[in-house]
Amino acid sequence: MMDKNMIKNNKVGELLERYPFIEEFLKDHLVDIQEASDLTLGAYLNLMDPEVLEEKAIIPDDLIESLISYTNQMIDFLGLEEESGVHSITLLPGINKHKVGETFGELQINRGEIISIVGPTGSGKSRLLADIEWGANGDTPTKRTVLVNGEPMDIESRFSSGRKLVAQLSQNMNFVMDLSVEEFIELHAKSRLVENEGEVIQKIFKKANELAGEQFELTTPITSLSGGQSRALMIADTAILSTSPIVLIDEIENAGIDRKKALDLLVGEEKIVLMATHDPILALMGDKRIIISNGGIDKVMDITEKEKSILHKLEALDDVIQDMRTKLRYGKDLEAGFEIKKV
Ligand SMILES: Nc1ncnc2c1ncn2[C@@H]1O[C@H](COP(=O)(O)OP(=O)(O)OP(=O)(O)O)[C@@H](O)[C@H]1O
Repeated sequence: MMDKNMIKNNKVGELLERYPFIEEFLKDHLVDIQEASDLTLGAYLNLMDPEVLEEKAIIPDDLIESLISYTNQMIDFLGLEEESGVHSITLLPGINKHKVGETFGELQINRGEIISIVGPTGSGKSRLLADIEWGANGDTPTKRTVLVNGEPMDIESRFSSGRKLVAQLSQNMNFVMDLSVEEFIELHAKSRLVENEGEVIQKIFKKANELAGEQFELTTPITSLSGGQSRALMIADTAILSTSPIVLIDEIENAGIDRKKALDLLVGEEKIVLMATHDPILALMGDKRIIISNGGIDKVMDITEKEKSILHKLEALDDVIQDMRTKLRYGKDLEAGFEIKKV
């Protein structure tokens, strides 16, 4: 949301970058955007000749007030980034499948952090993601509570579909729509009312292809994308177009995409990322990991420096497997064996 501090601390150019729709408002109120762009709005209005201000009936404080109220109405109307104020989520303990209380105290996760969730099959990893998506308030089977910025999620955030706090990337990416990749991204960009639609489409398309093993075109029908390609498209789309600050990922290991680039892309956009995984490489790419057993959070572990150093070795091993996979796919034999890069 916009407020007086934001107007005081940002140049007009920066405000315009963040809220492109205020351009018309400023022009209508006789602000010369070129001239004002390197100044704060207050400074620009101060520099204006008082006679001109009077002649044009501009009262600086009133203008700033109406800009704030106009911007906030537009943010509401467009369903934009009211969640941008989310800087953390906090998990409070509940109970496991045997109704024994969890003992992790509380866990705060901040923007730009990646948390992996590990545990045996059926242990409750997806349940934890669902608790977060639902904004659990002691009312799910685990009885956990999820706080946003230290407060329980309000009813509106929990139940309104337009203002999603959480983007969910699930294992199941079956598309039923008969659209090309370009039409699909365009549809999403239109629904978010982005200004620079063409640029956004190109950016998502480019990023998705960087993540996907096999290239696809803007004209490719989304129904004929491979599992990995559709995953890559959804990740790029979520990172770039979704205003949801929290991204939940249920298993990306088998999708055949560049996992490191995918996580870098999401974290670069300052998301809170939680992912359920069985893959040690992904788990070590995070900042912390949550260990689930019998439906409860058993432990929360920091990723140690020593583990991070193992990550490089695991990546070297993974390169070998990926290379073998590519050879297999393209009908080559594997007789040459392999060498593991020294790290
Ligand atoms: N604390 C709990 N209390 C009661 N039921 C629970 C609890 N935690 C998980 N469950 C239930 O246990 C079942 C298995 O959990 P879940 O699907 O989350 O496992 P998972 O770790 O994601 O498994 P997989 O690795 O196979 O995807 C689900 O029906 C879930 O609702």
